[in-house]
Amino acid sequence: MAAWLLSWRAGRLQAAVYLLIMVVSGLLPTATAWFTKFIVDDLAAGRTDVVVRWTVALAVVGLAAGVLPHLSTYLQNELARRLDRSMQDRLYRSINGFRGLSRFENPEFRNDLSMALQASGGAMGPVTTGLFDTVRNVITLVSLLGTLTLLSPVMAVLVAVAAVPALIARLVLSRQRVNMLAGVSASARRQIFYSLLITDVRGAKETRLFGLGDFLRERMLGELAVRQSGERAMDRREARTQSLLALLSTVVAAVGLLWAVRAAARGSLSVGDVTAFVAAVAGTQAALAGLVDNVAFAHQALLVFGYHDKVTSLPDDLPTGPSAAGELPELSVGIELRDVWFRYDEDHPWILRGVDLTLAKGSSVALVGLNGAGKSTLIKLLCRFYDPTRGRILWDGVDIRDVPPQELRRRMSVLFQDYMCYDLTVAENIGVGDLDALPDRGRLQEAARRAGVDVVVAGLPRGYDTMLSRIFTERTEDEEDVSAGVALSGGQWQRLALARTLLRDRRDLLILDEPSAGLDAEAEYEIHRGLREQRAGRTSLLVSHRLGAVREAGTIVVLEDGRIVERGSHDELMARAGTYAKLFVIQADGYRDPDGLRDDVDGYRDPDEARAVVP
Ligand SMILES: Nc1ncnc2c1ncn2[C@@H]1O[C@H](COP(=O)(O)OP(=O)(O)OP(=O)(O)O)[C@@H](O)[C@H]1O
Repeated sequence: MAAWLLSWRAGRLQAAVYLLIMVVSGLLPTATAWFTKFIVDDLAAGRTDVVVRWTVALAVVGLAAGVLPHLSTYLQNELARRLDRSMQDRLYRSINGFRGLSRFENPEFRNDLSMALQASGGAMGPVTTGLFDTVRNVITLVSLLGTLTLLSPVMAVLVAVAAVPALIARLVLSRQRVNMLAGVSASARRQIFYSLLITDVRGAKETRLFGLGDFLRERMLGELAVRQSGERAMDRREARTQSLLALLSTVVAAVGLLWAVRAAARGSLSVGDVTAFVAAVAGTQAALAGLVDNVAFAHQALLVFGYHDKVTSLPDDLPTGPSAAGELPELSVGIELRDVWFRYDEDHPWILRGVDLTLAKGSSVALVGLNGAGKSTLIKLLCRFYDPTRGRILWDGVDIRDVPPQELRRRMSVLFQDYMCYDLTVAENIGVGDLDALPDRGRLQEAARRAGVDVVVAGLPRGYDTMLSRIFTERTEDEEDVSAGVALSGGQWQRLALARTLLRDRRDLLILDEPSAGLDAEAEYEIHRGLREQRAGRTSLLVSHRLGAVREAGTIVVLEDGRIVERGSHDELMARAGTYAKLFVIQADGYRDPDGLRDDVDGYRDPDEARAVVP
């Protein structure tokens, strides 16, 4: 019903005209059978003057039979297009409405999603316009069955009953087909994954360097084979069943023909009656077969639509508490993680184990730790992409579970370690950080300047309008000049991502996860100096493996195996000679400068001061 309502709303006029055409088309075969009978009977009786009338009528029916299918095909396609648009809109709105990340990492959900994506407007045809087809088939069927009943009630019952096994078999087959499609959807997804690795420019480097082409192609073909073997088994089963059903209807038609010929020989049927009978049996069987087809295809489409419905009606993945505040007030005291425990799944290990951390308003906190310590995870919890498994995160004392996630995120600006590189223009790459600022070139330029990427942009062929993609063409005002865009270097992309983050100024919390990992030494120094200014007076959390960059933070927190093992200022932690001091010394050794040439540069002082306190 939901599918039909959706289709009706997508194109009311088209649907009404289509329905009318179907009704008229449904009457055509019966009209043909009767007009033919009248012509034959009148001819046999020598009433040639009346024959002309029936002939004209038959010609009109023929014309309608010729034109209406084209008109109905157009309307069918138009309805499918409109429905497709509204279904895609519904599906993508729902996906955008998932506010957390865990659903996107759930393979079961991904399988459902890939099935839901198959429920397009076109695929829904059997349910929507197919329903009208069914109306036409029913009309044809009723009128033909009426004709047949007049001539032979037994035959009418026989033809109708013979359709029942066909209907049951087709319904069973359509369910099996959808189950098969759902069963192979994981393979289909993997096939797309391997195919993208081969075709996408991002995978092309390693594919070529490591000679992965054949390896990936074989894996892709392996997944294709899994999918195809499911389809093949299904096709065979359908072919077997359909052949048996065809045999059944042939037997029924042959029995009927035999009866009609014998009745005509006995004189109980006229020649015209036999013609009408043969047309009625063939027509009834065709209409019944069409009806069974329609019902089976509609059933199959409805089963697929079930996935669309399932995905679009999923409950909120991050329910907000009953005391939900509509708006989150500006941060006035601070953010507190209170005994926060977290694991990505019940059967996954604990990633955070009782973290207590306060980010006081206006403070700058740096988070350091080895790979996998849980730093990025902690950031994801602060953004409420996941809820803590145990413990609470409080924003001025309010549990962030009681705040709509979009409100919380509106109050922060975050640079992720795995930031996005969009195949969009420079302006758009920065502007997506705050869509309100997208039309404001001045704000984009200011953000670019603060991220130190303004000089790079100035050197690009079309400045802020340069397309940062080599896979899409760039269109200029004069449509003739179509050229591929520009590719940036890793560090340039990183600065652009930083500009995107800095565009969200005036936010309460600034989080930077490895903001300088891809930068050259000079850029890193400049960026950190700039960021220190940005962070001044703002609540900020900085994650970095470059310990020279975090030493200015008010508090440095060391995370190890999901626990905070040290916290304090740089000097305090160096004096403590623990994990931080050890890491600092190891790193500082790499910067060791025997000539003392860089003593004046922040963060790069001779490491001996550190070494002195580390055992
Ligand atoms: N989406 C996820 N699902 C399951 N496990 C995850 C997920 N993301 C991270 N992990 C696991 O959580 C642990 C901590 O990862 P996290 O990214 O938080 O570490 P990190 O301290 O930021 O590391 P790095 O310094 O390498 O960036 C890792 O063991 C990782 O395997």
